[in-house]
Amino acid sequence: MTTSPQATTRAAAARAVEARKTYGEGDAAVHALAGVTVDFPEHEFTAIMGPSGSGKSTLMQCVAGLDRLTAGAAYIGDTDISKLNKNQLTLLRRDRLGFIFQQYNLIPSLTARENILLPLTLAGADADDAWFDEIVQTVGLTERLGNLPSQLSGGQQQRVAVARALVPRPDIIFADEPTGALDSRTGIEILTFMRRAVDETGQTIVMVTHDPHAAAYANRVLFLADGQIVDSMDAPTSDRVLDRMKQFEG
Ligand SMILES: Nc1ncnc2c1ncn2[C@@H]1O[C@H](COP(=O)(O)OP(=O)(O)OP(=O)(O)O)[C@@H](O)[C@H]1O
Repeated sequence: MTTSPQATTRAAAARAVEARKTYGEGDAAVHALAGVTVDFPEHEFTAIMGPSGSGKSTLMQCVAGLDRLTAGAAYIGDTDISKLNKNQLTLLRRDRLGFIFQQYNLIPSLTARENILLPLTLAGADADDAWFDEIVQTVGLTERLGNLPSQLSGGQQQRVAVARALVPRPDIIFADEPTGALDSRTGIEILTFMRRAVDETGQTIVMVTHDPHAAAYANRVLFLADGQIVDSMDAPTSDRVLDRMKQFEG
């Protein structure tokens, strides 16, 4: 939670309650999530950090309905997604969630414009033209809308992926290492834009990252270790995050 008084009363856009995820059985069992209870407040940018193998991606995937918990519950708003069947989960992801991954996951045969509009096309929904134009302009893609992904740089492809996540105005965007494959300048542009989406349009973002500089764009950083949340930091700076991470290594 942030320390500002309004923030503490904010509803959760997503949350996990006693979330457990176990891979394998018996002696080979890996407890990727060992009882995680956490709120992701709406209109906030939350970063998830922790050592490799601490469960960051598993937590994100289970809260985003891309994977199932072994025990406990995960909610998007008031919807207990643990209780949804596969088809219902697919619809919930399509209609309410946005995703940004390290690999941009663009469709090679579609133009930038078509890729950005794909979630709406699949949902049979119309784009808000003014909103589409604003996002495309802000991420600097106006001149590139007719290009195929193969005709774009890595940074431009990630901008397409960010625009694709934002245009449908999802309840929450889940980002897994969104700047991991980008040079630092392009990464800063993408993170700045994600921050603006939170500040100016009230978007909710949850981001997994290894990078203290990326985490500093968040309102709050959660630290995972061995499948549990061991700490959180409000109003993070990259130096403070780096210091905290060093303690894991010590
Ligand atoms: N499909 C799977 N089958 C078996 N074990 C898995 C599977 N996916 C993840 N794990 C294990 O669960 C634990 C948590 O993995 P997870 O990918 O969530 O960690 P992470 O913090 O995101 O790691 P990284 O920073 O390296 O991406 C690890 O020990 C991992 O080996």
